[in-house]
This record gives sequence, C-alpha cells and structure tokens, in this order.
Amino acid sequence: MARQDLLTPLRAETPLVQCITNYVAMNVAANVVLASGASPAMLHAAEETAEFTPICGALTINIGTLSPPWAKSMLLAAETAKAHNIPWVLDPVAHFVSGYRREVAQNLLALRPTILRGNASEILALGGEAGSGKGADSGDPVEAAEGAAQSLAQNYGSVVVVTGPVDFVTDGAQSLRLSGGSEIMPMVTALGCSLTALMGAYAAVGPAFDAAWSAAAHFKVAGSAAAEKAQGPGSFQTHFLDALAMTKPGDLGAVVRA
Ligand SMILES: Nc1ncnc2c1ncn2[C@@H]1O[C@H](COP(=O)(O)OP(=O)(O)OP(=O)(O)O)[C@@H](O)[C@H]1O
Ligand SMILES: Cc1ncsc1CCO
Ligand SMILES: [Mg+2]
Repeated sequence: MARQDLLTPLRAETPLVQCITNYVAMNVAANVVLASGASPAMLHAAEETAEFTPICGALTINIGTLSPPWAKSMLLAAETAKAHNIPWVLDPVAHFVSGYRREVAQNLLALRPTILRGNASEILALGGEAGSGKGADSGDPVEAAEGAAQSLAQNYGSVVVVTGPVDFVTDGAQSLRLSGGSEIMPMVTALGCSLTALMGAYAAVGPAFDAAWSAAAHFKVAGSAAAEKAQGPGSFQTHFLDALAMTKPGDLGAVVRA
C-alpha cells in the first residue's frame, strides 16, 4: 500500500516557517515554500528570536553564508525552538571547509535537530568519514553516506536525509529511498537549501519521518515534471515552481522505494 503523504495537511494548514538561510537561497527557498503551499518568513535577527520563533510551526537553519552574527542567531533560534517543542531542520552546508564552520555545525547538531538534511559529502563528513565534497556541491555518491546517516540518526535522535540522484531517508530504525527528479537539479543553485526550508513546512504538520520523505518526494515529483518541459537550468526553475504548486496529494508515494 502506498504511504500516506503530508501534502493535504500542508495545504490545509499553510504553516508559518522561519527560514534562516543563506543569501543565495533566500529568494529561491521562499518561492519554493510558497509554491508548495506554506508560508515562509526569512527572519534571522537574534533580537527577534524570542518573540518570533515561538509563533512559527517550524524553524529551518542553513549555514550556507555563515558569519558570527548569523551563527549567534542560529544557535539562539534552535534553542528557542527546542524550548517550545517546535520542530527544526538543520542544513550543514559545506561544514567541512573550515574550522569555524565545522565548530558552528557541531554546536547546532548538539542541539539535536528534528531533521538533518545534507548532500552525501556533508553527511559523510558530519559522521566523521572522509569525503570528496567541493564547497556546497557533493562529490560523493548517496549510498556511501547511508551508514553515516544511520549513525547520525541514532546518535542525535534526528531524521537524516541524504539527497542526490536517489534520496535516502532514515530515522536510524526505518529507512527509505526516493527516485525521480532530474540531472538538471544540481545545476540550479540552492535547490537543496530550498528543500530544507520545505522540510520545515512539512515538519510543522506531521511526524518528522513522514515530513522528511514527503518534502523530498515533493521535490522528486516536481523535478521530474519540470524536466519534461525545461530546455535547461534557466527554464527549469520556472517549471519547477509551477510543478511544485501543481503536485497533488497522493502523487508523492509513487517515488518511494524500500
Ligand atoms: N542527479 C540527480 N538526479 C535527480 N535528482 C537530483 C540529482 N541531484 C540532486 N537531485 C535532487 O536535487 C535536490 C537537491 O539536492 P542536492 O543533493 O543537489 O542538494 P545540495 O547539494 O544541498 O544543493 P544546494 O547546496 O545547491 O542547495 C533534491 O531534491 C535531490 O533529490
Ligand atoms: C553557492 C552557495 N554558496 C554558499 S551557500 C550556496 C547555495 C547552495 O548551497
Ligand atoms: Mg546544500
């Protein structure tokens, strides 16, 4: 029997999601969350966290264009979300490229994110294994990071998602894979960051494991549909937003594999 996705509650509840993300992804991610059926707010000032984070359905944190004031906001927002039982998602972009970034990523991970999403190189390195990441881009196959994903899930109580040609989702006990999408997707910047934001939206309306695979499946379904119409990375972006909006509840289970 097909798994029940969370697209119906997402569109019914249109949750407010605080997305602390990088300068590259801000606009892309806000459009992705809106097109999919939720309400993004790209607020990151530490001074606003105490009032704003508690009224959100979820929080997402992406360290893509990290600097000290942002790191302070991220840690404060994650602590606030935890204190209010609000689900939060961590995207440790390129955390292995510097000691500073590694340290901030570890401090955030220690706050036990509800969902951790990264590409294979990011998840391998978080698990303490050597990878071949090139900045924000992955240089490793998803399968190579499955063991690290399972260990991280068990150690931090998080659902861990590794994205790539086939996505891997695990909570340390149960795992599944998602096929589909398009080879054009890694040629468009910030789609992974946008998926992280969408995972927050889904986490606001259902359990973490279902939220993680529903969001990842929404991207796979819309990515396949957009690729049929796109002529390249430029037109793909437009078709992808349209396809996210046109995806229907019940469409998502089709890309799930054991
Ligand atoms: N070769 C591929 N074929 C199909 N889908 C892909 C492929 N590569 C990535 N994707 C999809 O693209 C989306 C983004 O995943 P990706 O692993 O590229 O994130 P990322 O490296 O963190 O991206 P970024 O840092 O640019 O935001 C996911 O939905 C993933 O399933
Ligand atoms: C290209 C890039 N550089 C820092 S963050 C980002 C967006 C994709 O992760
Ligand atoms: Mg990324």
